[in-house]
Amino acid sequence: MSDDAPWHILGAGSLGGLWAARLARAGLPVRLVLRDAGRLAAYRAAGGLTLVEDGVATQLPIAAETVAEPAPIQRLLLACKAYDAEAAAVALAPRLAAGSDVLVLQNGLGSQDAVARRLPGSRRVLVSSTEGAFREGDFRVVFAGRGFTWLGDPDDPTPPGWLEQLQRAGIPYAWTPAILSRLWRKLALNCAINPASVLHDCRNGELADHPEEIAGLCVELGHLLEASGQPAAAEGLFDEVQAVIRATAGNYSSMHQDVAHGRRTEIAYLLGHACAQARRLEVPVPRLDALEARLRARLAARGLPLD
Ligand SMILES: NC(=O)C1=CN([C@@H]2O[C@H](COP(=O)(O)OP(=O)(O)OC[C@H]3O[C@@H](n4cnc5c(N)ncnc54)[C@H](OP(=O)(O)O)[C@@H]3O)[C@@H](O)[C@H]2O)C=CC1
Ligand SMILES: CC(C)(CO)C(=O)C(=O)O
Repeated sequence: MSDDAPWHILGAGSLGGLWAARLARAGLPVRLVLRDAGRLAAYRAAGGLTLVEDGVATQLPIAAETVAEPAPIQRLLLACKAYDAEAAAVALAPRLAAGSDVLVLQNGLGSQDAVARRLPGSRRVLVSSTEGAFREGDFRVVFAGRGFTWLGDPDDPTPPGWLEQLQRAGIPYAWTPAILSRLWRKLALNCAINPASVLHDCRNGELADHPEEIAGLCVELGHLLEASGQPAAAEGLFDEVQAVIRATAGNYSSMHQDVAHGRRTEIAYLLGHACAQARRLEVPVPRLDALEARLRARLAARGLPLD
């Protein structure tokens, strides 16, 4: 595949928009892939994608098309929510060229394998990011938190030639053979913090008032990570959870924000995935199971999906 191929980015939302804006700003060819003609018309009416960075808004007239466009895709960044990823892959499958690269930028685990099953002719690059962004309006993205992005391919450690384009675009990144460990570690952090923040209806910092609960979850998550062949992801988990709770004390977790705004959560790819994996491996995780049951009850009470 040519390294000069355009970046097709599905998901002109928070992270997709952040990537698109920085790549386009660096002079790289980018095409946003939108759901349908309605979304394309809305994008054109908005005059392009706006990135707000350090309080400064920049509008970028990035090219856009719909999923239904016939042109083949050589490199795709799939930047939708985990629960939308498989359907998006199915919709784009006819357009993906043999040997194309598909970067899957989803939190949690489970959606990446579902995408790979749908796109057997493409190379799947797993992405884990600690960058933060949110949508202030339609096609208007605020860069809210500097972070770092890890990329890797568990089936092939060879770094792709286009990686240096991320450097040109100012996206802090590293190519790592341990991408699965990164994804599992982040999943564990999310499992230890996010559901508890929803159930206590609190900011992350207030979880410091529940040390035994959080420590108990970390013990079970550690056992699960070890049984899953990810011992490095288990090391010092409770210490890092406490550090994240301190560092993000004033923030509401992403799951808390989703529930507060009546939005679907990624539960099935976070705590749901952890509990399902524990059942598969027959690892007892009574605290995680109880947490999942309480979280599901809370979501059901709010009329939110459980998957
Ligand atoms: N936001 C953040 O700070 C972080 C997010 N993540 C993870 O990154 C992933 C993406 O999250 P985020 O960027 O916040 O999500 P957003 O909801 O902001 O954006 C998702 C985008 O995907 C689009 N989309 C979904 N399905 C399709 C489809 N079939 N065709 C075209 N477009 C589609 C949506 O389109 P439409 O606009 O039409 O609804 C939307 O623009 C999640 O897994 C999240 O957990 C990880 C770290 C930080
Ligand atoms: C910072 C952290 C780990 C918890 O708030 C997070 O990633 C999230 O909110 O989803």
